[in-house]
Amino acid sequence: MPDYPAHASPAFAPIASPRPRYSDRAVSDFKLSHDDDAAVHPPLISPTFTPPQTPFHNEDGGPRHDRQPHSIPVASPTHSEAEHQHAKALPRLPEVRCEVRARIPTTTGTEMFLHLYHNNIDEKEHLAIVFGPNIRSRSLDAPRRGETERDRMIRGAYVGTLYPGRTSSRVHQIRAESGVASPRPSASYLSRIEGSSQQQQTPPTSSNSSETEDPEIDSSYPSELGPPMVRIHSECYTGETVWSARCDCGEQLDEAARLMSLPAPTPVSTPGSEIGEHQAISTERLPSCGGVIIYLRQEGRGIGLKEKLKAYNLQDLGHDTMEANLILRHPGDARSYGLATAMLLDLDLGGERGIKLLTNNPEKVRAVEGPNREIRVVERVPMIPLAWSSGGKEGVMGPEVEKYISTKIEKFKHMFSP
Ligand SMILES: Nc1nc2c(ncn2[C@@H]2O[C@H](COP(=O)(O)OP(=O)(O)OP(=O)(O)O)[C@@H](O)[C@H]2O)c(=O)[nH]1
Repeated sequence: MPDYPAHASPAFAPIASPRPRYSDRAVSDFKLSHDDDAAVHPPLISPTFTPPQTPFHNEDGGPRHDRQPHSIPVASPTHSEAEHQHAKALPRLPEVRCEVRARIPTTTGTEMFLHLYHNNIDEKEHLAIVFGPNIRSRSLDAPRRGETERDRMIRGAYVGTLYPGRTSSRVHQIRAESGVASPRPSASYLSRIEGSSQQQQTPPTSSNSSETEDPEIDSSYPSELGPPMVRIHSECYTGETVWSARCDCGEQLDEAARLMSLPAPTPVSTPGSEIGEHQAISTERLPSCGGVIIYLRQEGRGIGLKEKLKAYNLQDLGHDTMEANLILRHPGDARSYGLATAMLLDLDLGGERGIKLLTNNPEKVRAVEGPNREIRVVERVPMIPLAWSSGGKEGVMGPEVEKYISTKIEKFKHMFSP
């Protein structure tokens, strides 16, 4: 698979290469104290935090781009931890509905499906970036009053692929019209459809009731792939769009997408049984492990872009990211994750099987589980900065990002160990 491009446009100088350390500039140009940078603030990402040879290196010492996620089991919370978690979590989950979904071919060759959500607690358009064919939104697939098949296709509630002239959102119906038999629906699909049809506000729009039994809408994530990978990512305009090297948000987004695009393990099928046949059909189509990035519009750890830019000025005046927020009378971290929990449930990722969460942030691990552990984080994959895993050959580098990451470790207690 080709490398993910840096979040900067290819037309720009590579952010993903060692960043110049101002060697051509006089210190006096920048600092009133005339002190040498390193003498006053030694690099904080010391070898203590930076494994000299990580599992992410090739034998020749170069970075490995085929590296697999290195996950760590997450223990179930104890009773007292769970109470603590409930105190912090929202008492009720927000209501969410996926309004539209569209296929996005990407510059790496991997396709993903962008899902846009509305909710009942803010006006923002939160997103789910879905990789692989096995994760579907229940609220998107549910029939809506008065809609036509064309309406369903326009809002993305179709199965398979769109093409000029397609008339039905269901592959099942297209097959029937062309005389090709459809596989029988799985038992799990039928039981779920029965449950969800009780919640539907409107009956199916078609007179053909077998449409709702289309087995190709079965979103069951194949059990042989293990818990699906999930990243909960907060918007960072500066790091993802305008090439900021103050943080590593852009490369974290790239890395999550890369991991979710890795080829799936060899499919296991059990031919002969009804469900086995269906599993074989699903896994044959697997282009990647898949997973979902929940992209929350919580810019600047929830304080918004305007306040984050003020915080950057405070950081240039010598404060760290937490102090800057507090000086501006914001919490160190103003985010919540109830929307992420609700979106993951809508994507059918709740329940015992759990999820594999890509994060270093202990607060995310706790909070995404929801007030009643609707979502279970059973594994955690640390997000190691590319500069560390490449031994300083790639990734975002510089004094600002070093300070940003060291503050995460020291004050926000982020866990960077693989
Ligand atoms: N207030 C503030 N926010 C920042 C600063 N730098 C980056 N951010 C925001 O921090 C957030 C980073 O979010 P994430 O990458 O999802 O999460 P995280 O808490 O770093 O945890 P990980 O899952 O381990 O990456 C984004 O909303 C950024 O806009 C800063 O200096 N001040």
